[in-house]
Amino acid sequence: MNVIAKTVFMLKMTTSICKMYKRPFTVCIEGNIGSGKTTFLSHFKEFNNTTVLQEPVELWRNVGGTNLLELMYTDPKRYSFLFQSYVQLTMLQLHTYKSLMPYKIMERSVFSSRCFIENMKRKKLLHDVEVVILEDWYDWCIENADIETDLIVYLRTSPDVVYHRMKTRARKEESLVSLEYLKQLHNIHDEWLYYQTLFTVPAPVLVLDGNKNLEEMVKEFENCKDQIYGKKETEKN
Ligand SMILES: Nc1ncnc2c1ncn2[C@@H]1O[C@H](COP(=O)(O)OP(=O)(O)O)[C@@H](O)[C@H]1O
Ligand SMILES: Nc1nc2c(ncn2[C@H]2C[C@H](O)[C@@H](COP(=O)(O)O)O2)c(=O)[nH]1
Repeated sequence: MNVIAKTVFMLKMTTSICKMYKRPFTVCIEGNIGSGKTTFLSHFKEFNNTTVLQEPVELWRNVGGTNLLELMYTDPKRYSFLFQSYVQLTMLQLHTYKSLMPYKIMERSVFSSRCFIENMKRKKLLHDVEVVILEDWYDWCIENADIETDLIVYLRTSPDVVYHRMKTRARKEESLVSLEYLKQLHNIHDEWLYYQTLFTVPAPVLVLDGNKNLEEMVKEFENCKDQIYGKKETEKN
């Protein structure tokens, strides 16, 4: 078989494989810092038909040896744009991760990084041109990238509760994070997902009370699980 024939054959094979690939039912777990997303996400790991993609915080803490998360918090005016650019890339990589599982659960999304951009705008941490670039990136992703989402689970947790949890977790980079900052992020998440008055809401939103204790959140997960999987699909590892 000559080169051209081989190429045509390979293209046909690739096309038919792509046609067979059915995008997983995709869920994004959203909420403020410390709202309980990672903890909630961990419940999904027991299912062998689900890809669970945690927020790539460790990537942000080590970008070729640089802790970009720490730089962003210590000098937000200088590093917010740089950090946000990398967040956008790493979240896009998770959205476009090709999983053959029927379900994909993501922690946060390209959509929620827009909440942080909004806060940076309001706090004047970005030059006008930086806002244009970040919003152009966001708009391009919405229009062109394969980031379809089928459900958003919003862990709606009070600022004072997330502040206490964040302090208890004691991530070193977050030692400078104030209650005021968390209140600002809470309000923007509410505008986006609760009141839906801010920007694109890409899927139906399931609002859960993230203030509940760990035991009560297990019950919340059980209810949420049945809405995502239906009763039959919850095979455990
Ligand atoms: N429902 C809850 N009740 C009490 N503590 C919680 C609850 N959910 C999470 N935590 C704790 O709060 C901290 C932040 O939780 P985490 O799941 O990491 O939140 P996020 O991923 O939204 O930042 C962790 O120390 C975690 O153990
Ligand atoms: N400036 C931004 N910070 C972000 C963004 N996404 C996450 N983060 C920060 C918030 C936390 O300090 C840490 C991890 O988030 P958790 O909610 O899991 O604690 O990363 C963003 O888009 N911009």
